[in-house]
Amino acid sequence: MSTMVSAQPGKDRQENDRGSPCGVTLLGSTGSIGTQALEVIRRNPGAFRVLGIAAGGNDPATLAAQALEFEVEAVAVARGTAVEDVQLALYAEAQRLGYAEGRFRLPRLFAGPDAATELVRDTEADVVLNGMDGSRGLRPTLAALESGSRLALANKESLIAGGPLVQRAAAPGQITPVDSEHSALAQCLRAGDADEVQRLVLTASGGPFRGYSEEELHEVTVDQALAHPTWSMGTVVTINSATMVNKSLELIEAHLLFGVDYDRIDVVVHPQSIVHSMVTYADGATMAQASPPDMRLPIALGLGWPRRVDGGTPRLDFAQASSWTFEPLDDAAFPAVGLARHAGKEGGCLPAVYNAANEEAVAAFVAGNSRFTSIVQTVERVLAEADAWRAEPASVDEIFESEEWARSRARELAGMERAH
Ligand SMILES: NC(=O)C1=CN([C@@H]2O[C@H](COP(=O)(O)OP(=O)(O)OC[C@H]3O[C@@H](n4cnc5c(N)ncnc54)[C@H](OP(=O)(O)O)[C@@H]3O)[C@@H](O)[C@H]2O)C=CC1
Ligand SMILES: CC(=O)[C@@H](O)[C@H](O)COP(=O)(O)O
Ligand SMILES: [Mn+2]
Repeated sequence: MSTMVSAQPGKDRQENDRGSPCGVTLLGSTGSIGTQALEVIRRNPGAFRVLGIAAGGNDPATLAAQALEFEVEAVAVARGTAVEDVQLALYAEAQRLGYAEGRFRLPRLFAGPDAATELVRDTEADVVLNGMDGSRGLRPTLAALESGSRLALANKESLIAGGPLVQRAAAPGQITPVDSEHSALAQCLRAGDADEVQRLVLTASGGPFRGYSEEELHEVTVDQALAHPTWSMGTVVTINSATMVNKSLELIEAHLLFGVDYDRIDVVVHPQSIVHSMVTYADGATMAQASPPDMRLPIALGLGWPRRVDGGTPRLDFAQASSWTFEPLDDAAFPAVGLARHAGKEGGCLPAVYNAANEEAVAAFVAGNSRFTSIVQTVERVLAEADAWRAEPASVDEIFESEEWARSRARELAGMERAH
């Protein structure tokens, strides 16, 4: 088992044991992961220093408030048109806080589609937490690895799309998973040696449609799909949980992070989302990581790795009666995981194609242009036509080419559905 994740940090700049605060650059700071990461940092004064923050540009006021509260050195916004709004918001926030003239120093500003990548290079943080959504996180992920920062990775799509390129760029131990299942696996893997690992077991909540038949799934609405039973998250990952595409991406993520064959990674439905994943060892022992469903735990561990940091997650209360249940996944109603197992085994750009087709199909569903069941059907159809993308990608550009093909094919399929 070869792994990019290990119990000890691997590069010099990750070994911030000097008592100085750990420098953090946070991508996606206004989102679900980003705001919870800032909560964790707020809760641990003196432990972390936020050097840079990045967002898409939907919420300039929040971005500006974060910049001033954490006195960041640099801010990045993806939408170039948002940069003026961010500047205005920074001045307005400074005024609101009563900053005297001259006390307020404007952070360095980066704008445009590569702003997050430029921010990563500029800030040279000890830890880059990638909490952006979508495979647009790939270049920032690679930039973090190339600049020698430790990468706390929530943005699973960048690993899935980048596959071997991300693996090659990462030194041993340079990536710490933040996704709850993979954080759990990393914790369980501390209990034994790599050659003693028999199986990884990924838990899935089952989403809002657990127990639905294929026919029932045909009629579900966007609001129903967004009502996740156990987690409060951003739109795309929430829809992905409902289709089981999230677990599909997590299957590929687990293979890439921990180097375990697909045939030795199981998915089991666990509706309570308390056991976050498990590792079975050669002697039959299964280690599980359990805690209430609260992302602040894996985020805090991602920031502090290999040390545990109190992120404010409540403890399990064994004085209360409760039950933890496990059931098999219904592969007929939720074929996404089987498709991902196939795409992952084939490799090449197929995982990138899978993810890109899904991102487009989710956008079409959320916009009201297609049915819920069309999401995975679209992924399946695009994959079936993707023979040209089976080879190992030689460059990031090649990955983005495969994605562009998949996105445009997925959009065509959504358009055809709309026309009917
Ligand atoms: N939320 C969760 O609990 C979990 C999330 N994850 C993963 O973490 C990632 C983030 O998820 P989540 O926080 O829920 O998503 P959200 O939609 O809540 O947040 C996404 C964030 O990314 C920002 N963003 C979008 N485009 C860019 C860009 N080009 N450059 C910089 N920032 C950008 C958004 O800013 P803006 O709104 O301005 O565009 C926003 O701040 C996803 O990969 C998800 O799968 C994994 C496990 C759990
Ligand atoms: C919190 C987290 O890590 C999400 O990725 C979560 O796994 C979503 O829940 P599902 O198990 O329903 O996909
Ligand atoms: Mn997860």
